[in-house]
Amino acid sequence: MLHIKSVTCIKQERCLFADLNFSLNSGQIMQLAGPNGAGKTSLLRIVAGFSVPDEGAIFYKQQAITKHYEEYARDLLFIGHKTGVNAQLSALENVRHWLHINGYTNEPDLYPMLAKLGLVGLEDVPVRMLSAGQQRRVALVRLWLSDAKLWVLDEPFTALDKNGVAFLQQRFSEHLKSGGAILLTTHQDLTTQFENLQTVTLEYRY
Ligand SMILES: Nc1ncnc2c1ncn2[C@@H]1O[C@H](COP(=O)(O)OP(=O)(O)OP(=O)(O)O)[C@@H](O)[C@H]1O
Repeated sequence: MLHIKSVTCIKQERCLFADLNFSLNSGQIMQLAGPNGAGKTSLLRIVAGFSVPDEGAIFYKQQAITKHYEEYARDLLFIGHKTGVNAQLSALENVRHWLHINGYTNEPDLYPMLAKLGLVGLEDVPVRMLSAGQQRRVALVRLWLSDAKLWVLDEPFTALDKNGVAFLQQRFSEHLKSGGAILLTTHQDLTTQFENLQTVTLEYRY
């Protein structure tokens, strides 16, 4: 599904990683590990096509993502370290906006969905008035709405409580079972035993 081929990234004259190669197939989850500053977010941004590697390329379904980016973007769901949630809008407004800009015309029943994520009674409150974990939950609603095959997630567990972490990993399992793939960074170990878990560790390079 996804191939990272000979990818090199240099930031502020420091080579974060060089000639990196790995693949991610349907049904697989890959955890990017490594210390602060090793280059995990930089790699995720390259994989998502938001920045260009100094060398090498990303291939999706055997094609360079730069050549077929629109097609790739339809299959990709990226949730960054910064959640991409508009703090002035409510959870409901955020979700509706996201559905709209992604071309989803049928709006599912959003109240039960937000309830599943522990946001009962908070649907109409501006997100800035929610706790950090609740704000993260609003960002993660996209994982229940999107039909993207490839999820690229930067620290998705940040600020979540234990139940939130378990619930999210349950969603990961469903996604993998339905043929999706996940590339994520996390500083904490996954608590669910995923059959198809791989790890790539980036060392801090000086
Ligand atoms: N836009 C940028 N311009 C210049 N340097 C950057 C930029 N973004 C990141 N860097 C540098 O690249 C290095 C790697 O950063 P990156 O965010 O990829 O690390 P990380 O492994 O995700 O770290 P963390 O675990 O702290 O999130 C850092 O030294 C950082 O200063």
